[in-house]
Amino acid sequence: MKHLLPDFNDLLHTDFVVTTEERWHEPYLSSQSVGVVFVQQGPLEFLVLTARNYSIARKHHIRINELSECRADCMHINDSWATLNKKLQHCDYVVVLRDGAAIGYLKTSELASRVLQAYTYLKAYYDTILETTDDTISVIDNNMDTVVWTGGAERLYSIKKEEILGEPMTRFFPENRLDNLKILNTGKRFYHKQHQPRDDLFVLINSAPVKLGGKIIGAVSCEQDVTYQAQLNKKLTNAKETINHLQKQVCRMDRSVDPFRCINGSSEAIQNTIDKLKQVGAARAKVLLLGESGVGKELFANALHDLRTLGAAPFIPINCGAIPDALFESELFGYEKGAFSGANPLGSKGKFELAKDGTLFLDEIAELPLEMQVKLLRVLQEGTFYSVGGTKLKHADCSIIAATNKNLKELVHKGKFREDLYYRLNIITITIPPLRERSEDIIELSHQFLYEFAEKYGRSCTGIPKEVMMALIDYSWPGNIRELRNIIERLVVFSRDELLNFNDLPVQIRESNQESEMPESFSQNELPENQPLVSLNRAMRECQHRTIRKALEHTNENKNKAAEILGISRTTLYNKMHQLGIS
Ligand SMILES: Nc1ncnc2c1ncn2[C@@H]1O[C@H](COP(=O)(O)OP(=O)(O)OP(=O)(O)O)[C@@H](O)[C@H]1O
Repeated sequence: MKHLLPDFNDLLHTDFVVTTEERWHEPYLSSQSVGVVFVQQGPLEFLVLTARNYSIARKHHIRINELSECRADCMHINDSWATLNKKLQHCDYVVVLRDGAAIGYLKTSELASRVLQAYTYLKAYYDTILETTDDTISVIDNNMDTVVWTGGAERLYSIKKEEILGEPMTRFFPENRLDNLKILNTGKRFYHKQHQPRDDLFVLINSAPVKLGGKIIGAVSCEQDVTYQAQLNKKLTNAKETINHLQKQVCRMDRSVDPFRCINGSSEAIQNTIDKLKQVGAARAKVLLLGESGVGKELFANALHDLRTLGAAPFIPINCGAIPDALFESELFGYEKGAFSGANPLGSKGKFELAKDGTLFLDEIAELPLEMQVKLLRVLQEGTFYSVGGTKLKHADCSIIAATNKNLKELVHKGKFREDLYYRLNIITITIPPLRERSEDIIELSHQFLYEFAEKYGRSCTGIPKEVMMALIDYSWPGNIRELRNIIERLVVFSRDELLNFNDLPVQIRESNQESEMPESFSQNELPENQPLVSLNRAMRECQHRTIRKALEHTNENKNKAAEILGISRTTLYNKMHQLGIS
């Protein structure tokens, strides 16, 4: 191909003779086929005689040094163009050796014209490619000067070639937005990176360093304008947000919409819980929601509130475990102006007042300090309270829903929760079942969360691979639905090619799946007929859960004694408790 440098073999001349200084005048060079005589003076040293000079010298007995035209250098046939280039600097001929023997010679004059020809072809192709492409291509050299700027770049940035070529690119763009400059320093290439070279412009950029002899001599960028797509995407996201917002408002106004619609799960256990709450909905009695962490207590409380108030009154949650003791009273009952230093000088309403006609949701009620339990009890009994620093009696006109993941009865026994408050709250108690007791919901909830996060992160993952689903079903979910939700979010974020990957599951879930493939205490032959393996595992887990809980209750939560009764080490007991979600 004419634009490539020629092969040395193609340029090799073989009409030559190599002789020595003593024998140079011998008459064997009268032949027409010999063009050059190389007189060898050392192992790699040659004098050059053209055939014509040789004849003159012989005829007139001239000394060799007087008629020699020049010296020739030598190279090996496998040497590179870079080596040859160095030799050509100081001689007109290069003797080419193979295994120490001369096999031909190269002429500098001829090489130069062949290299120039290759360069001319290459340049013609290169210029035509750059003129023909619509793409935005730019190249800078290692001084940051612009050496290539295509028509696409002219159009995208409204900068003419005449203005920018030969000029530092930093004159036209802020340095921190020039990825080319970073490449000059780091040598790292990148592909399809989102980039914003100017406030109004979004591009996808491929960039690479230009290297020569191991050194970076420049950087190339090829950009694709995606501003239109980025703007469309933004509009789409805004539109989605607006639709979501409107949908929520429509739901609130539409009395026919089921307030329990956002509680997913069709297991018998969850449906029974929903039915019970619907029954108590009409009565404005206090409700105590029990259930492990992340099981959906607040979601249920919210749904019950919507059912009772049709969303027309406030739902005010307060986390009794997260407020410092000193602030609790003012948080619950509010304070008057000047009540204490550092407070809002105008005073502030407390949660009881904010929840007027609506619901006050007392989350983590078991964490309420004892002295606050007395004050809360008084409000629940009398229905009135004073704000901090206030003298005016106020009415507590709100429904109360309390929730906890602790065993309140046990705390009453231990003196950590007031018995009278317990009986005040424990009028209607509803326990929300943990996720491990309703594995059929895992499938529904996982898909629900998958669609939610796929939309949020703009991925089009549509399904959950079988091995991932099996691992999710077999895990014991100590963190319940919150944990499941977080894990699906993680899988969507790490998904590649729109697929969720088993290896992106947290290690404890992957391990629980491996464990379940062949439980230690059962062999295949012992499996009950028609009983699927997953149910058997679940049965095993539930049995373990019950047994460990019983042992702990029996030993008054003493783990050493419980481990002894169960015949396992304390560490194994801790591990099992963690796996089974026993707090
Ligand atoms: N049945 C369900 N359907 C859909 N999402 C649910 C369901 N139950 C819980 N969630 C989601 O799980 C997360 C935890 O729920 P929530 O905060 O109501 O649990 P909780 O029991 O109050 O937790 P904690 O004990 O930590 O206060 C929330 O993101 C909630 O939306």
